[in-house]
Amino acid sequence: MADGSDKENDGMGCHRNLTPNRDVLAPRSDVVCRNDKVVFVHSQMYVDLCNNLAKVPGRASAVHGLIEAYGLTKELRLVEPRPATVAELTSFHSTDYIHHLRKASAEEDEEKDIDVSEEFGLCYDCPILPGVYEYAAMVAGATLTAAQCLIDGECQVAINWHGGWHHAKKDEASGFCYVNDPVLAILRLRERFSKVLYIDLDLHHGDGVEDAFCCTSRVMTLSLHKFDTGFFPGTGDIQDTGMGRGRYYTVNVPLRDGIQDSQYFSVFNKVVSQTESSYRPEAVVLQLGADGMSGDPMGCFNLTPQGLGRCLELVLDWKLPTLLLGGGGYHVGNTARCWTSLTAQVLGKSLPPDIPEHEHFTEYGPDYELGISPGNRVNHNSDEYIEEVINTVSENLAHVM
Ligand SMILES: O=C(CCc1ccccc1NC(=O)c1cccc(C(F)(F)F)c1)NO
Ligand SMILES: [Zn+2]
Repeated sequence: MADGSDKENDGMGCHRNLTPNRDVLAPRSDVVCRNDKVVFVHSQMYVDLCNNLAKVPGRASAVHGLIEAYGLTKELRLVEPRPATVAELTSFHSTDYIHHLRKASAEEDEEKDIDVSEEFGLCYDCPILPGVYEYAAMVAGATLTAAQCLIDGECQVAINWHGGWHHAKKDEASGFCYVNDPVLAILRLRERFSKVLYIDLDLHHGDGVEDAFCCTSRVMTLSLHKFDTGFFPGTGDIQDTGMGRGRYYTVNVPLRDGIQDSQYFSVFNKVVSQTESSYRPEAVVLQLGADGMSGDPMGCFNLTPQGLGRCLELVLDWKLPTLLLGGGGYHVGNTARCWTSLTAQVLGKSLPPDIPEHEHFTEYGPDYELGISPGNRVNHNSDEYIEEVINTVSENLAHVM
């Protein structure tokens, strides 16, 4: 964690802040948004790369295909991504890890040095497929491109649905995440904004982002996720609130299987509203992994795009520079339904309920409808449990100013 620098940095180590607090005078957010267009990072090459190498092959083109089929791409400002440089990747990741990832990604199977790879988490869940370095660098570059548009005041909202790889650690791949693009974006945003709020709504705990910023109050991380014995990654318990200067600036909301939109939004609304009013962030990064949707093969939460949409609405109402990222989502059609609905919501557009005829139309059978209905599954989150979680988190947040 320590990088030896002597100024307060972004949680790479709990170092005393020797430089004058440059942020005291900085206004809340003096970035005036010159263009109200929503930036959408896209190129065919980027979709092709994500299609082949992401953990769910074919998902990238299904997502883009549905957004395009509903005519939303012409309302968006499409910005081409460029690959992140080694210097950008090593603003968080270790040089050894990035160099190994690049070398291993270029090697044929027989050349691979397995035990070195295992040291970097490059095995099992995170196999080194040929070209994985180019894929990871492009996803990171796309997220950094989106963040830069927010910094330059080109837009108020920027979207990269193929990013959001929240498990990757400084020197270790994890949970099929090779490079932690949310962390890279937050570090970039921190060059312009003194306080950044990260909100993670993926089914899984956003452990890689939490770890990166657990020791700083300049970045607040808030994750709602499934927390249960033996469920990956196993971190994110309610009493994990950060360390040192970062104490109380890590918020974890542990939930159980079967939660539906109403309870989910109720806990989100109470916790995130208190977070915003006590922390007063100047920019927001929102990870919207869709593996909590009803019908996802993960089969844990029982949410719908409407539920996530209400959470998104609350954040957009703050009118802050906001970066939207994807993440998990293993039912291709439902993930496309979710992120298309959320894209339309950012644009203030309502969509017709029937999936338009397009290349991936068959993914949407048998109803061919945009909506996802909750399943009738057991909900293991009693109202008392939810109440208790909200009260505990609220007590912790009382320490934030
Ligand atoms: O979604 C994740 C990562 C889930 C994960 C963690 C650790 C090891 C492997 C994975 N990925 C999966 O479990 C996975 C990947 C692709 C498809 C599926 C499916 F079975 F749900 F479809 C599941 N983080 O937000
Ligand atoms: Zn996930």
